[in-house]
Amino acid sequence: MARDSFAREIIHTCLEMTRLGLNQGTAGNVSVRYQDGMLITPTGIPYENLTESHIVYIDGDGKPEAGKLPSSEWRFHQVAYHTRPDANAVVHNHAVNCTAVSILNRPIPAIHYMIAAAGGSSIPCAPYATFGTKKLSEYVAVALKNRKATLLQHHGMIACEVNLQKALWLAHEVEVLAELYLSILPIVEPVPVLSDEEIAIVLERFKTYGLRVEE
Ligand SMILES: C[C@H](O)[C@@H](O)[C@@H](O)C(=O)COP(=O)(O)O
Ligand SMILES: [Zn+2]
Repeated sequence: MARDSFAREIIHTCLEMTRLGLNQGTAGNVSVRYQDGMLITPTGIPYENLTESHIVYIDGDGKPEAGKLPSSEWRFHQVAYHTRPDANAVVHNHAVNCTAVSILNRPIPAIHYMIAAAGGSSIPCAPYATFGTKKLSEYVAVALKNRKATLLQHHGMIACEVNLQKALWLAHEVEVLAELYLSILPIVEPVPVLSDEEIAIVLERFKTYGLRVEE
């Protein structure tokens, strides 16, 4: 796809994050894999003010194009693409329920089979490090090794997928799971969870879900 089409798609994804209630203000950022690097949102610009010319190209060595300031979180986007060759898009936000669970410093357990959408039986919580730091990106690399999404302790969440539409969908799905988890916690703890065997069955089914007529 051409750069300007990707830039438009990035801005659309940012605005959708706000519309879906996943983000507010200048929190969050979005990128797509592009050439040997990525295209990413700029730092500190409210989504409603974004234009295509704000979107920044960062090359494979982490060098942004001249005259533009990329998201302060470009390092964890870069790490996500290195860690997950299957990922072509990365979405980060401060969705309220994800962030609340991250403050508890817990993974989201297998309370619902849709947990498998993130690639396994739980969604991890990467340890806290200051935003924009190499340390934070190192924690993200570990968390995303076997998952497409992670919480960030005292911060928010990250989702990565094959394209922007799916990354946004996954981010929304994780927020719904976080909301469910928080609604159950005051009633019963530990919360009832699905077994690893049941999640393995769902993971297998997801490989073909929506691709053919089910028998
Ligand atoms: C302080 C920032 O808001 C930080 O939380 C960062 O993670 C974020 O979400 C937005 O930063 P950018 O505007 O630099 O992408
Ligand atoms: Zn953030």
